[in-house]
Parts: sequence; C-alpha cells; structure tokens
Amino acid sequence: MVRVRRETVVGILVASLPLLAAAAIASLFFPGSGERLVTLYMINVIAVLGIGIYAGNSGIVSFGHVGFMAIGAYASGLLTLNPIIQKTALPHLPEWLAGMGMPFLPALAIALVVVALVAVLIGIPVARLGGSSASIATLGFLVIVHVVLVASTDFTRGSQTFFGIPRAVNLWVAVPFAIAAVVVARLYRDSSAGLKLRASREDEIASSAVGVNVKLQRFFAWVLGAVLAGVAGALLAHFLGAFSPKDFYFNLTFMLLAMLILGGITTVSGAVGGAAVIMLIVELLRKLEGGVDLGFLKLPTVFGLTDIGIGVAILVVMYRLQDGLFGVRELDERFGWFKRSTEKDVVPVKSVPASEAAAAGHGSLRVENLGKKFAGLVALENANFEIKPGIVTGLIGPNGAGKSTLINSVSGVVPPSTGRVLIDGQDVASLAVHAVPVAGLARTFQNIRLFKNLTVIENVTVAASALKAGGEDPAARALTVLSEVGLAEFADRLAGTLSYGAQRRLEIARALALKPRYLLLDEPAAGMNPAETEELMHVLDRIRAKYRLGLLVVEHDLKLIMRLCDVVVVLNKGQQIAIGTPAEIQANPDVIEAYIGRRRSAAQARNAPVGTPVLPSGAPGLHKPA
Ligand SMILES: Nc1ncnc2c1ncn2[C@@H]1O[C@H](COP(=O)(O)OP(=O)(O)OP(=O)(O)O)[C@@H](O)[C@H]1O
Repeated sequence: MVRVRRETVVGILVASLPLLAAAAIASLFFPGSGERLVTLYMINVIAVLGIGIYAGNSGIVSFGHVGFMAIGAYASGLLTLNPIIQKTALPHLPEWLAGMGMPFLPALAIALVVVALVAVLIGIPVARLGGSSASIATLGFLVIVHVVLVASTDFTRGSQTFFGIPRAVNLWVAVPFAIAAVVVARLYRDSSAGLKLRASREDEIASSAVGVNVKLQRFFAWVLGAVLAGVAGALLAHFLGAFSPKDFYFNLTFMLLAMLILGGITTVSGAVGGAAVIMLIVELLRKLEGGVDLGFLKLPTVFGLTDIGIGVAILVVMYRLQDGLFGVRELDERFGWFKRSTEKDVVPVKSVPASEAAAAGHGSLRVENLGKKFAGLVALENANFEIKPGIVTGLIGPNGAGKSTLINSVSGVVPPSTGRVLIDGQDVASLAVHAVPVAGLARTFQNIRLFKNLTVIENVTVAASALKAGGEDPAARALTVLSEVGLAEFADRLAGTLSYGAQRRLEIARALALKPRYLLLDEPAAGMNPAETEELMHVLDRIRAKYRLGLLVVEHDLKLIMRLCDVVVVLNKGQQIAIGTPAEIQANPDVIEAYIGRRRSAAQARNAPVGTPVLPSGAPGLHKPA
C-alpha cells in the first residue's frame, strides 16, 4: 500500500488552492474573457507539470513534451470529430477511423493510450541519455512529430487548420484535471521513484552508488510526464475546437519552458506560480504589442513584444534567483508548514540482532587479481586481498598509486579490466553499478558527492529505499541512521548547507542506510580539521562495533589508519606491494621506500624495532598537493 505523507497532502492543498481561487474569481467577476484565460491557465499548468515531472526531477530540459500534447490533441480530435464535419474536413480518412464521433472522455482515454505507447517507444532510447544529449533527442522528437503531422494530410489536414472538434472543455472541466495533475505531480515528486530521480539529477554517479537505476527512473518519469502533456493537448483541442501543427511547436514549447524555468523547474508550486506569472506578462504585453494611445502618450506597434517580454522576465528572474521564483523546495517545505517531529520519529538505535551479527561474521569480500588499464596506462594490477566482517582494512599508497581506481573497480563505478570481486562468493564485477550496493557493498567518495539540493534526510532516504526491507519505512530508518552519526537534528536542512565534516558524516550515513555488509570509505578524513577527524574516528569506531561491517578505508592520514585498522594493504604505482598489520606495514622497507623513495630509509627501518612508527604522517607523498 502506498503511504501518503502529511507533507504531501499539505503540498497538494497549497498548490491547488490558487487554482481554485483563480477559477472562482474568474467565473464570479470576469465571466467570458476571464474564464477563457483561466481555462487556458489550467491547461498550461497541466502541460508545465507534465514537462516538470521529467525535466524538473531529472534535471534534463525536455523540448519534446509539446509533441505529446500534439499527439493527444490530434488523437482525441480525430476520435470525437462529428461524422458530417469529418466528411468535409477529412474526406480521405481511412475507413477504420472514419465517423467515430466518440464522446470526449472515452476519446481522451484512447488518446492517452496512444500517447503512452509513443512515449514508451521514444523513452527507451531517450532514457539512456543524460544532460544535453537527452535534451537534443527530445528536440528531435518534437521536430519529427511536427513533420509527421504536416505530412499526414489524410489524418490531420496537414499544415491547414484541423477544425470541427467538439468544444467539450470549459473552465469547470479544466479545473479538476488541473488539480488532478497537481496531485499526480506532487505524489510522484514525494514518492520513492521521484526522490530517486531527483537524487540522480543532483549526482548521477552517487545515486547509482546508492542503488538508483537512473535509466529506469528517467524512463518512468518520461512516460508519466508525456501522459500529462497528452491530457493538456487533448483539453486544449476541445477548448479551442480548431488548431494546426504550428500551434504545437516552438512557440508553445518556449512559453511552457519559460513558465517552468521562471517558477522553478523542480517544484509543483513553481509550475503553478510560473504559469500564472508568464500568462499575466503575456496578456499585458499582448495589449501593448499593437500600440497604445493614451492621448498624452502614444506607444508604437512592437512586433514580438510578448516573446521579448518573456525572455526579459526569465533573464531578470534568473539573474536574481537562479532556481526560479519558488526555488528548489516546495513552498510548504520552505516555510515549514509541515514540520517533522525529529525526536518522535527517531527509532531508538538497536544493536545488530544476534542472528544478523552472526551472519555478518561469515563470508568475505574477496578481491582477486583485480586490474584496470586506462588507454594503455596500467592504473592497477593484480590486487589480491580480502575484507572480512568486523575487520577494518586500510588501503594506503602515495598519490597515483591506484587506490581510487581499486575502490571504483570494486564498487562497479569503473569496470575492471581483469580479475574478480566476490561478495560472499557472488561475482559482482559484472553487475550494473546500481546493483552492487544491493548486493551488500556501499561506498563513499573521495570528493564528497552528496545530493546537495535534497534535505539531509532525503539524502539518506534515497539509499534506504533502494532495499526492499519488509514494511520498514525508509524515512524512519534514514532518521535512525542519521541519529547514529549525530545528524538527526539537521534532518530537514539542505545537505549542501552542512559543515564540511557533517557532510562527510552524512555520506557515511547514506552508505549505512543501504545496510551494507561491506563499506568502502574513500579518504573519509580528507580536508577535515583535527576536531572533525576525531569526531569521525568516534563514528567509525561506533559503526565497527555495532554493525560488524567489513570496512575498507582509503586514507592519506596514516595516524588514522594505524589507529583504526586491523590490516593494511599498500599500493604503489598500481602494484600491491604489501599487506599486514599496521606494525608490520610501518616497518616494511618496501613501503617506506615507496613513501620516502630512498634506500637509506629502508635500511634504517630494517634496524628499527618492530612497532616503531617509522612512517611519519607528514612524509612526502602522503598528502595531496593543495
Ligand atoms: N579515468 C581515468 N583515465 C585515465 N587515467 C586514470 C583515470 N583514473 C585514474 N587514472 C590514472 O590511474 C593512476 C592511478 O590513479 P588513482 O586516482 O587510482 O590513484 P590514487 O592512489 O587514488 O591517487 P590519489 O591518492 O592522488 O587519489 C594515475 O596515474 C591516474 O592518473
């Protein structure tokens, strides 16, 4: 059963009230032209929300959704066309389509099936693309739809006006559709699927590393957004009664994108607000476009004033407010109209149940002959070691030794060239990157990769919802993990606003929410001050004691490594040169030579008693250049 959160309901009410108010004001005080304008506003809101479901949540601007509006408009128009008018307007319509004359609602349902089928077909390749390539592909789709509509004269009257569509839509028909669109868009945004897609918008690699199947999520949003756009197209067709392919082309795309961007691309309230602002600007400028004569002041006719006005409005808003008028968070979230009761929601942290701990005691993560070549450069060769539950393994080596390459190969971010990675016997080297965390291996990144425009709790919830944990609420579990790393009180803050040390701990919490059996930490103390490092040490000690995870820690801070680790693996120039206890590693001549680069030091080390800390933490090569 889908559980609808209180903040989602509040958000839906907040975004729906202006729609109802606009409709009520128009029908009470401005019947006629006012009602007409507000009906168009409702239809635009549906279209903008349709684009926003895909574009806002994935971060990929779509030029293609107006193509789905066109398909919805023509499909439902064809199905509802009066048979007598159809004989005049479309005399060459094939038999199986001729004389349908269906009522609006069944025609709409069939039109949406057509839209969904096309969206699925186009979505398969488009969902594999990201960034500007995806945007260009959506533009290509819009152009194809336009060309097909113009060329299919038997069905569409080509570039001529397609007329005679029953005018089944008025203000009070459009309003429930607009409110339904708000409900769908907000439910999707707050759903696990929407959250995952928003996470991928923030950082695709990090979202894959917490189990998000980015292509699947993009595909789902693309189809859902297309269906909403199809609804808007069909409503517009039955509101206008006549249209042509050029009504569903660049001008409309530009206007709808302007509404989305001006309001704030990521929010439902942004779509509702942005559509209102742009429509007001358009109405005002249309009146001025034909010239104004106020007696004392005469303004000449200015062609294109409306488009210029929209462009200027976007420029002004973007200059002052990069994320649009409504920002990246919904109105209700920003003003705390729904406030999470953090303390109440924190489930007391339990120790790992005995059975789980026992299970954690078995198995291992085995790295076997792992190697990686980048265009001829051997970054890693023949790495062989084992990570065991409850054991902390350190991975050290000078700059460029191959540590990050190893971690990336083990976690599936880069496919290894040779070797295997076995998690409790299962080879994960061939798994898709988003499947590796689900198999029991989580990681953090050398350069922090948080979802900065998501809240702290959302960052962790994305990971928690990657697992199908029998009935457990991902948000509640996320809060529990946050309290574990001392961040529960910041649950509702945007992740990007946390201090550096807290961001590092949040990355660890996000990884822990995956309930991993093995955890790879890539330079967790990098850039931390001594107090933050100390705090991190406590967190890692707690995690180790509580969860009995197999930890692999890559660090340049040798003091931290020697204090925390049971076993240390050393890489140099892509080769594994040593493995042993911290004391053995500190006295290993090859390791000292790799770091200090002098035979003399190695000779000195050989004479030193075992356990003497020969490797100073400030040794050359231990720290990256600033
Ligand atoms: N994507 C890549 N393409 C080409 N070469 C790469 C790539 N990633 C790493 N390398 C090279 O592989 C070698 C090992 O790099 P890697 O980042 O794994 O080292 P590292 O031990 O993590 O270094 P650091 O401590 O500086 O992070 C380096 O020579 C690096 O330039």
